[in-house]
Amino acid sequence: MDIQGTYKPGLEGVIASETEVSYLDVEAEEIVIKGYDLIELAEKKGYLDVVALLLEDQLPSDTYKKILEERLKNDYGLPKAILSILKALPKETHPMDALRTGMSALSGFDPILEERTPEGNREKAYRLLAKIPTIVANSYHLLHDKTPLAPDVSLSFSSNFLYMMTGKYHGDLESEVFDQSLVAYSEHEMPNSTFTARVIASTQADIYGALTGAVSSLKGHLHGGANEAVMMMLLEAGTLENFRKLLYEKLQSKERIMGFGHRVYMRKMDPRASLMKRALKRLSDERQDYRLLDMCIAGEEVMANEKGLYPNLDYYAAPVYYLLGIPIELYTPVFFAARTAGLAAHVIEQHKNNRLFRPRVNYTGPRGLHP
Ligand SMILES: CC(=O)SCCNC(=O)CCNC(=O)[C@H](O)C(C)(C)COP(=O)(O)OP(=O)(O)OC[C@H]1O[C@@H](n2cnc3c(N)ncnc32)[C@H](O)[C@@H]1OP(=O)(O)O
Ligand SMILES: O=C([O-])CC(=O)C(=O)O
Repeated sequence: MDIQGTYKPGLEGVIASETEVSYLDVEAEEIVIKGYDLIELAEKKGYLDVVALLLEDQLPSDTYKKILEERLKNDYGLPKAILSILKALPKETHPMDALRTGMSALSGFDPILEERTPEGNREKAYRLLAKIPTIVANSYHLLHDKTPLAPDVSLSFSSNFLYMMTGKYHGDLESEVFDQSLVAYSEHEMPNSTFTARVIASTQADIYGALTGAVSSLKGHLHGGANEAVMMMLLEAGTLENFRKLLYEKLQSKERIMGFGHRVYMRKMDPRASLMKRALKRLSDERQDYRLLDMCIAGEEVMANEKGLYPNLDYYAAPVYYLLGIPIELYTPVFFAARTAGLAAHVIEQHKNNRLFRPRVNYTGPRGLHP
């Protein structure tokens, strides 16, 4: 085989898997999740509906959704040892690294760690879905010398997550918008983190290992880390005029602007960014404060005119999370918490129909040397 001819830097356009989980149909502007459009799901259904769809292949009835929520609530708690590990981390640790450490350590507590059947993986996925928000919120509190917060089981799954991160109770609009953001982040075909998880799972490694690798991948600024970087940029600018100026300066010095561009959407707007833009408008209307929205729209115009680049989800999720009062360092961990459902669906699928990932290389080094 002429393997030289098949090399695509960054595997651009390469089909890495067959999957029934999701597909980005850029032409039709549709993010297909098990047959449904993600944006329609976000507008008409909630995060737990999408979790059930991803893990059990169908949208749940209201009764089943309640059962599922109770199941997650029963699993919110963390072993004491996990809290001690999080507490022992240096205060400079980023919450994404704390999440990676906490999740990895959690594997030792799972009674069916080595089960790779779809049922076993699903059970572990539900445990992870329940515990990851607790790790995310409480690693932040512990890293800031604050007491961990106990989950409030009277709240819905996503309202409790928001409460645990912020220590505050939120109104209906805030809870709804946060839940919608979790749907937006829940699954997205074959990004770097999902590819990482599937590659790890293909060695028959367990779901904790696969997802721990995915956390590491998601932290990078070219991927999930961009939402945090977007907010830092907006805060650094502070005003609409300064933001425009900052963007021109960055473009002048050939810097990448976080929150813009996408390997698959390329020069089109990410449909999830439009969803979060609408959510930002609703939050701005409620507060009668349009500063962030106006800055973002101005930034969008600069980038369209100067580079022909459009926002991805991270660009509009960042200001939404800011208005919800979520600490900036938690934006990427929240992305991961939401993506746990999609990642788990991919690991289940990989284990069910496995072939080890083992590609080849174009060797460009020397030959024939002798020591
Ligand atoms: C939810 C998510 O994880 S979405 C991704 C979040 N990440 C970001 O927002 C980070 C900023 N964006 C980027 O760095 C890129 O758009 C990526 C990494 C997401 C995708 O990039 P790729 O498909 O690898 O495209 P590539 O890096 O080849 O860029 C193509 C061209 O567009 C330019 N470009 C792409 N994105 C940007 C950007 N955000 N700012 C400035 N220029 C950009 C590149 O410089 C390059 O220009 P050139 O051809 O003149 O050299
Ligand atoms: O699809 C990608 O490459 C990145 C992304 O938008 C996501 O993971 O949500």
